[in-house]
Amino acid sequence: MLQRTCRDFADNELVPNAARFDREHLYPAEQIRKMGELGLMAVAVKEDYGGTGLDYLAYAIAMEEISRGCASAGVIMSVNNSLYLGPLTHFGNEEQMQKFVVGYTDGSKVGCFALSEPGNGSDAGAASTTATLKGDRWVLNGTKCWITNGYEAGAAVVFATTDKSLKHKGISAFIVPKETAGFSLGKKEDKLGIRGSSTCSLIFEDCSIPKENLLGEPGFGFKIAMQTLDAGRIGIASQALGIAQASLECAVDYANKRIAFGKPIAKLQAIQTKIADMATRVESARLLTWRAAWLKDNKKPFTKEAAQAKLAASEAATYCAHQSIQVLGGMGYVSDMPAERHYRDARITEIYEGTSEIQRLVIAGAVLKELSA
Ligand SMILES: Cc1cc2nc3c(=O)[nH]c(=O)nc-3n(C[C@H](O)[C@H](O)[C@H](O)COP(=O)(O)OP(=O)(O)OC[C@H]3O[C@@H](n4cnc5c(N)ncnc54)[C@H](O)[C@@H]3O)c2cc1C
Repeated sequence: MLQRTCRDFADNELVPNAARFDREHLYPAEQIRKMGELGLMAVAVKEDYGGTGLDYLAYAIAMEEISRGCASAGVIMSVNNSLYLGPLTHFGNEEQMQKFVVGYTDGSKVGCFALSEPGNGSDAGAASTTATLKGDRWVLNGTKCWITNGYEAGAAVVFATTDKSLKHKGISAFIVPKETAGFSLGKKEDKLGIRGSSTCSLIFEDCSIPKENLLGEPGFGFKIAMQTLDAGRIGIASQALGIAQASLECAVDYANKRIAFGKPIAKLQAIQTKIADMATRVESARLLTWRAAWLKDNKKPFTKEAAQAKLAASEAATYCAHQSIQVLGGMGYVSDMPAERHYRDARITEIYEGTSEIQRLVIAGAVLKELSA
């Protein structure tokens, strides 16, 4: 039922508008609000706090359907659900929940997650943004970059080092409301894809927040970030699945209609091979993604499985988007058809929330541990 609801919403509200959001770099505010009304902006948050109270498998299914319609709406939803509400609901206290979760569940407000910096992305433990305790306030200094939802966010989960000598164990997590003095935004990035979502730097210059805005214990920041990304990768895997599925559907639809040498190109075995390979990659990545979600829902370890899901699904998305353009020929290369947008949107899924190289490091680390014991 959830899948059907999300698919109908995507077909009616996202598919007809996605090209415009992309072309005009337009944040889909109205659609995000409607997604909030459908319960999609806080899928796994308890109902007591305004969430939908479902699980991660439901989240994965919903995320795929939304991203099939518009990958920008998908990433906005993913960041709010997994990267902002995720750490708050796992590590926040009651007061923080009331202040920063309630109100961020219905699509009227979104949050963001600020880990990356100009000097360190994959090497997240090398954060150079600092937080210093002065009396009863934390004072933040530094710049975070590449922050999705940065422009629209009402609050940010920000990682900063409270003790440089402890390296990654000296990183803590903080909640910083948008209106705080000393908190400003850099320019919006002009991106290859997911152009309906904003990406920008967050700049902290003597940005002072109350002591109570520390999330979790001091020095727990790296752990919070890594646990958040484990779950986030299920969301990005699902976003990638949506893009892959949309690419496959676009290819099949065109192949049935396009006549070459007297018959639809769908009758050609060379085209059928592409369709078969695309469908197989999408379906295997979907099973990996649903397995990772199921493991999380059943409170079993899922770090390796989430990395496998994200790796497989993001590579399936770039593969399917590439093949979809090939099936469409010249029509794949122009913006009259969605194939070229899927191709541009797919690419980011191999980069954010850990590049494919980092996913392989995570997977190999786990496999070597399992099999070398
Ligand atoms: C559109 C967009 C949205 C984003 N949204 C967010 C967000 O909301 N919040 C946030 O905090 N960040 C966000 N990011 C940042 C993103 O997570 C990083 O770009 C990503 O983690 C890679 O970091 P980097 O760009 O610094 O690349 P680098 O870490 O410099 O990597 C460069 C290359 O080296 C490879 N590499 C690095 N280390 C290793 C290694 N140990 N082994 C093998 N290869 C390695 C990488 O795989 C990559 O190919 C976003 C980025 C983009 C582009």
